[in-house]
Amino acid sequence: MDAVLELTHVTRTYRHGPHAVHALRDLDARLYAHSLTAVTGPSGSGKSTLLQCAAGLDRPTSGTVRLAGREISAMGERELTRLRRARIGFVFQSFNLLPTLTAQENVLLPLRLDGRRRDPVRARRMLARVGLDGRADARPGELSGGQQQRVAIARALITEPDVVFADEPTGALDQDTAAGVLELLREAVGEHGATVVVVTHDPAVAARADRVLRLADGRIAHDTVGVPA
Ligand SMILES: Nc1ncnc2c1ncn2[C@@H]1O[C@H](COP(=O)(O)OP(=O)(O)OP(=O)(O)O)[C@@H](O)[C@H]1O
Repeated sequence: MDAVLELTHVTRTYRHGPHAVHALRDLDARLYAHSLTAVTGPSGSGKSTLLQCAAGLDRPTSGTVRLAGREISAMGERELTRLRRARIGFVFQSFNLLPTLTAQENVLLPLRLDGRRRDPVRARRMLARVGLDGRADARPGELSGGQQQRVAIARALITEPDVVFADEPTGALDQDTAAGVLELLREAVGEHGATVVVVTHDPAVAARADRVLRLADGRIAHDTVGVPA
């Protein structure tokens, strides 16, 4: 099986004057479709940097990142933006919804940015799938944290992306709400065969992953194939 996401000898070094911070050190990873991978590890171990490089939001200092067979680490900004919009979904701890738009408008945003038809029926179907039928016209400020994260997941999945990156998606949620959010990400794996990558400190998320990459000091310290409960 071909990897959907392939990181080869990825190094990311930040320079602070004479000092260098090695956020990722010669890291190799291959991630496949139909899988949810949790990236864990202590603070400062490189989790966010890995996600940023894998998503083409940051560039490795050396090494290559391939997404769906294309080398994104060598792409120009424009091509990269287009690829991100078409093939990648993002979910963040802070939800990142636009406060002036309704839930439905937020969900339709990636289609709008990608120049695709904004189909309100499809948006409502996505919102229903995340348990928010009836709240399509609510603005983020009128929704709870868990509901906002559900909108963010509907927004991430509306383009049926190959890869979904989630950075601490349950970090701001209580345990039960977090479990529901994780279930939705698992459904993206089950229904679309997506490759889902979740950066998390939450052991409950890691326990529900197909695979756990534990980072330490910019390297993969453990690569564990899990059996989701
Ligand atoms: N933009 C930046 N400029 C300079 N150094 C950075 C930058 N981003 C990250 N670093 C450094 O790179 C290392 C890895 O950071 P990273 O944010 O990837 O870790 P993390 O595992 O996601 O941490 P946390 O769990 O606290 O979010 C850290 O030492 C951090 O200080």
